[in-house]
Amino acid sequence: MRQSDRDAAEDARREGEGPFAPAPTDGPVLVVDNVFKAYGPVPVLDGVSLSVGKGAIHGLLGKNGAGKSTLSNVVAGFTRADAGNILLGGEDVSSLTLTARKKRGLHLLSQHSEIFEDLSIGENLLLPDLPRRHGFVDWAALHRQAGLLLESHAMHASSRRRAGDLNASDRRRLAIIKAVAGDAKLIILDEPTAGLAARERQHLMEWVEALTARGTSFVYISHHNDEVRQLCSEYTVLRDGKVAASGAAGSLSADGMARLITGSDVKEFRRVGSAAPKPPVVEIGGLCFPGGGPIDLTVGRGEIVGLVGLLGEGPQELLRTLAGLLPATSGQVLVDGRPARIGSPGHSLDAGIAYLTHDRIGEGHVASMSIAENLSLGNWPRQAGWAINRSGMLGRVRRAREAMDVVMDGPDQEIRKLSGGNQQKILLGRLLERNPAVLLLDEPTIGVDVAAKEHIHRLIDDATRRGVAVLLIAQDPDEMQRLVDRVVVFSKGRIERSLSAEGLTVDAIADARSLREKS
Ligand SMILES: Nc1ncnc2c1ncn2[C@@H]1O[C@H](COP(=O)(O)OP(=O)(O)OP(=O)(O)O)[C@@H](O)[C@H]1O
Repeated sequence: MRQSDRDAAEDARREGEGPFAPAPTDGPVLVVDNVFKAYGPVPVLDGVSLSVGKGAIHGLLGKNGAGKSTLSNVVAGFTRADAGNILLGGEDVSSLTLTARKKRGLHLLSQHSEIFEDLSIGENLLLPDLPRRHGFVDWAALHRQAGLLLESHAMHASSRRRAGDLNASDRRRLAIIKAVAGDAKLIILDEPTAGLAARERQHLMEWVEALTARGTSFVYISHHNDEVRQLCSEYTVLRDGKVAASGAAGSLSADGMARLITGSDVKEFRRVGSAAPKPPVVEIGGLCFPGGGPIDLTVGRGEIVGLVGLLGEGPQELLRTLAGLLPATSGQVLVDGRPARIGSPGHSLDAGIAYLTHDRIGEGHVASMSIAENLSLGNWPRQAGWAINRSGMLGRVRRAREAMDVVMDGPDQEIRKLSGGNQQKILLGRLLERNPAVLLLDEPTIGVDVAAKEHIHRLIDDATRRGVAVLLIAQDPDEMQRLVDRVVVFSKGRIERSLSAEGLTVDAIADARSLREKS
C-alpha cells in the first residue's frame, strides 16, 4: 500500500461516524495470496492479497475496471490466475476446478447468475440432485425438502411457485439459499442489490447479515458505499489491479471511502433545475399499453421528470412503449409538436426518442462488436458515397472516453471485454451521440462507480441544457432528487400524483415509493 493510501485510509477511519465494527477474530475462511492475472500486456490483477474472516462480510471495492470481477472469477475458479494461491479454510484450492471449489463451499453469485425461470422454486433449490424414487423424481419429497429450506430462511413462498414469478430481491435470495443449502463457507456476491428498490435492498442486506450468524462468510461487491458501510466488517479496495487499502470497515466515512476508491475527492453533482414553465418537447396524450394507461404527461425543454413506481406498475412499461418495445394500444405522442410513430424501436429513434435499458446484457449492446461499433450502432457516421466514416467513429470513442473516464484498451476492443460499469458508459455514450430530443433513462448509473456516476449526472445535465427532455427511472431516491425537476408516482399502470419541485426531498421520494410498496 502506498503511503498516501495509508494516509487516506487513516483519514477515512478518523472521519467515520459509525460505531467501530471489529473484524471477526476466527482464522480466515479465504486467503488470496499474491495473485497475478493479465489479459495481454497489462496486468488486471497485480499481486493481490487479502483475507476474509469467518462470519465476516468483506467489502470488495474499486472503480469500474479495477479488477473486482476478475478477482472473484479467479477465486471461484471461473478464471485461472497466472500466479498466486487461493486458500479456502486453509486448503489450497488454486488448482481445483470450479465444481470442486463449489463442493468445498465456495460460490460466486453474480447479478446474472440467474435462476431457471420456468422451473419451480423447489426444483431451482435442489437441482441437480432432485430426490428420486424408483428412478423418477419424487415430487412430494422435493417440495417437502425445499419447503423446509425456504422456511428455515424465512422465505415465505411456495416451493411449487414458478421461480420466474419472484421479484428481483427474492430471486437473489433464492440463489443465495441454494448456495447456503450446499453448506457454503464463502459466497461472493457481485453487486447483489443493483437495480433493487430501497426496501428490497434493505431486506436483502438484513437477510445476508443474518446468514453470517450461521457461519457463512461473504465477499460483497458493491458501488453503493452506504451499503458497504452498513453491512461490511472488513474491506479491500482495488485500484488498477492492486490493493490500494484494506482494513476494518465499520468506521469508514462515506467521503473517505469514495476517496480510497477513486484516489481523489469525488465532488457530488447537484443539478439546479428551474420551476419556470418550459415549452413542451414530448406530449403524451391518453397513451395506453398492455397493463397500463391512459397516461397524460408533458415534458418540457431541458426538463427531467422522475418516474416512481414498483416493477409492473407503469414506469418501465411507459418507457418501453415510448421506445417502441411495447405496443401502444391507443393514444398519441407528439415530439416537438409533431405526431411521433412509436410502433418499433426504429420509429421511436426516427422521432428523436432514445432509450437506455436497464438490461445491459440482454438488450443493451452487441457483445461481439467493438466499442467503436457499439457506439455507432444504428447511427453510423457517413462520408461521401455513404461509406462509413471511421474517423467519425473514433471521435465518438474519444468523446465517451473523456467524458466518462472509460477504462479500455482501444476503440477496436470487443465491448464484452470491458468491465460492466464501462459497458454501461458506452451505452449511454451511444444515446447521447444521437442528439435525441427525448431521453428515456432506466437506471442510467447501474453498476457504475462513484466517480463515473457524477460524470454521468453531468452529462445528463448537459443534455438538458441543449433542450433535451428526460424521463428518468432511478431506484435510489437520492439520485432521483439530485437530478429531477419533478416526479410522477405510478400506481396500477396510471399516474396517481406528482411531486413538484418544492416538495422534492429525498424523504418525499422514498415515501412515495414505499407507500406504493406497502399498498
Ligand atoms: N476476457 C477479458 N479480456 C480482456 N480484458 C478483460 C477481460 N475481462 C476483463 N478484462 C479487463 O480487466 C479489467 C478489470 O475488469 P473487471 O471486470 O474485473 O473490473 P471490475 O472492477 O469488476 O469493474 P466493474 O465495477 O465495472 O464491474 C478491465 O479493464 C477489463 O477490460
